[in-house]
Amino acid sequence: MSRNTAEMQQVFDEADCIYTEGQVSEAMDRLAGEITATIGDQDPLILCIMNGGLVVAGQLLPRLAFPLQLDYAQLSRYRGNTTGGELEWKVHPQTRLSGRTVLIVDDILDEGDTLAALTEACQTEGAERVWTLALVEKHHDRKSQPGFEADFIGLQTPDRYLFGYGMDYQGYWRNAPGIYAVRGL
Ligand SMILES: O=P(O)(O)OC[C@H]1O[C@H](OP(=O)(O)OP(=O)(O)O)[C@H](O)[C@@H]1O
Ligand SMILES: Nc1nc2[nH]cnc2c(=O)[nH]1
Repeated sequence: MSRNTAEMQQVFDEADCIYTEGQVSEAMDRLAGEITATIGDQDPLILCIMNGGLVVAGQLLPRLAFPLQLDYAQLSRYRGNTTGGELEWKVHPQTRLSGRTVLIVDDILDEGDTLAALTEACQTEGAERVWTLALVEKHHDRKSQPGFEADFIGLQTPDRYLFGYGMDYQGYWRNAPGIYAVRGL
């Protein structure tokens, strides 16, 4: 067993489970219903934010039984650290956004910089309406734009460093089948 494997297994074993797979699945079902009712007839473009939004988008899309298109953007602020820094654009969406209803899908709304920046970027590109979804919202008073909220939120979490369902700890455990908080963080 490599050193990383052993260390990361220990991180998982010692973590606190905040939401189980079943609880996340219920939240996904609820989100899918809300999205369908809100934009199901609007030919939306789903914009998955890589890397964190991958698992959420992957589990959400099969729950949406209406015509939609998918694209992705990649931007990163944490780069494997547990505190955010400068927002770095890595990949811009390739689809023309002009006149589109866009739904941005991400794993977490923490301080809110990432979703807010992407919303603004989509508006600048001419999107008619930009909706935002985060599987989890972290509860604290450090929001970068206090008025900014996601339109669709799956679950609220305490102010801990989280992994699972797309969220990583040092690049690992995006695959964890639940939402976990790292011990001591
Ligand atoms: O609300 P904020 O404080 O801006 O943080 C939320 C963002 O942080 C994570 O991305 P990260 O920069 O870690 O990149 P990743 O998606 O590749 O993990 C997460 O996927 C969100 O996009
Ligand atoms: N993995 C992970 N990414 C984040 N980005 C912002 N907050 C978090 C968090 O708690 N966990």
